[in-house]
Amino acid sequence: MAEPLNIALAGLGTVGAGVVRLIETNAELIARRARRPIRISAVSARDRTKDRGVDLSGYRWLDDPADVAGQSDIDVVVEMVGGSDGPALALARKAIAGGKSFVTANKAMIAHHGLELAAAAEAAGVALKFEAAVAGGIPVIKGLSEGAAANAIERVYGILNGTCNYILSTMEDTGRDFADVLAEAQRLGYAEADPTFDVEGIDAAHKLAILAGIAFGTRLRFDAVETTGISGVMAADIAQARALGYVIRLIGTAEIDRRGAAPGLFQRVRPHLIHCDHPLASVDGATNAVVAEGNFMGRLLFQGAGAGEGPTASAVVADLIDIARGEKGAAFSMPSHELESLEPAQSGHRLGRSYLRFIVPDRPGVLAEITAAMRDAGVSIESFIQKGRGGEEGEVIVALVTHEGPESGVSEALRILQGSDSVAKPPLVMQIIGG
Ligand SMILES: NC(=O)C1=CN([C@@H]2O[C@H](COP(=O)(O)OP(=O)(O)OC[C@H]3O[C@@H](n4cnc5c(N)ncnc54)[C@H](O)[C@@H]3O)[C@@H](O)[C@H]2O)C=CC1
Ligand SMILES: N[C@@H](CC=O)C(=O)O
Ligand code: NA
Repeated sequence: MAEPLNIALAGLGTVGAGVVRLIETNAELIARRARRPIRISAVSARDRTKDRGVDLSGYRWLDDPADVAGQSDIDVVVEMVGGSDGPALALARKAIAGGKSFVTANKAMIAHHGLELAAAAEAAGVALKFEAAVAGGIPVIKGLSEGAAANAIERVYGILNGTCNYILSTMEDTGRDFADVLAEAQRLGYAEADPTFDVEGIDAAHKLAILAGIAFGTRLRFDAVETTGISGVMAADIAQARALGYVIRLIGTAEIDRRGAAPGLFQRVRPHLIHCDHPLASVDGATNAVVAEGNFMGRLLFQGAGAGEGPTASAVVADLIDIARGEKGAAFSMPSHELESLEPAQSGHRLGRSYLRFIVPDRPGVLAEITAAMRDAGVSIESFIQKGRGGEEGEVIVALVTHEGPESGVSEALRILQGSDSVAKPPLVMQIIGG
């Protein structure tokens, strides 16, 4: 058998410990498929003494992750520390500049610095791979950049954050409290070190920006992802959605918008109402699902575990197997300087139905003011679906569904209502898929 591929691991948390466990458990199978063994030579994390359920005594220990890049016998550095900048970025730059291939699960870093790192990897002639960074264990990067490579893809969307999906589907199934379910997602290893990244939609936005770059061959624009998380979703919204035949899911959508003079890049992460008959409605727990539409392949649906130790480690090791086989590939499917630069597209002309939920003072005239704002903005109301107590003392929850129309109408109605004392808190707006 050929010489081993020597790797060094930085970060031994959920993902890092999973990679050690997977490489040890499936060593023989991996060596056969990679046509050479994959050997862990060095490891680094913050705490050497922590029990991770794996025996690290046979591996060289480095206190500082930056030292991982300086080891002359290492072929590939695997970064599982996290964070868009800081030690992860320093390690990436140093490893690539030093001629080492680089594998990471870090979507925050790739969303912010992926183009720089891809250009550096191309210049150094090394591989930069990050399958684990988007939709965890689902081979969606490989699927789009290889399996779907012959297609023009102009739309990708789906469920990209396991923690949010776990929270929403568990609240829906059990009626449990948001904070309690989030704590459980953290215990299960799904959440980011700072779970604000999950619940505010930032993690899904990182993944969407990467996915769009790969699917469309465009330069990453994380800064242009319109992002709303699930912290504003109340148990009453979940119950109301269910009564209407929908579930709530955090959806990321990226599209090439060709309605303007020049094509634009539309990217948005937002909670949506998904009709129960739609395939995304049955995606529960930490499962992710990505839909890609290509001009020859039609619609592809990728579905599987989006977070957690085993699935994420599986994606990391798949990248290592590619490198062991000598398959470098381009990080974003094509050389980074050839990626097209698109300006962000506006959402106003997008057509659809929306769900709007307001928390309003319990007094006469409030509903009339809301419906007047809708009328003045040209928004047609399909149904007022709720008027019940459920907010704080003296407040009621009012929700409505619009007929299909341009999103600019809904934005205009909300602008009219802004600052009105008829609306006690910022309203929740969700687009409706299916039904
Ligand atoms: N947990 C999951 O399901 C998934 C995580 N990811 C990504 O994988 C990466 C790692 O995530 P987890 O394993 O969940 O995180 P974690 O918090 O469980 O582990 C992080 C590891 O990095 C080490 N570390 C953190 N800061 C350090 C520093 N300044 N110096 C030295 N070591 C440091 C910690 O000691 C720990 O060993 C992140 O980029 C995350 O976004 C990607 C897909 C799924
Ligand atoms: N925190 C992330 C982990 C995987 O990317 C998530 O919940 O999806
Ligand atoms: Na993946």
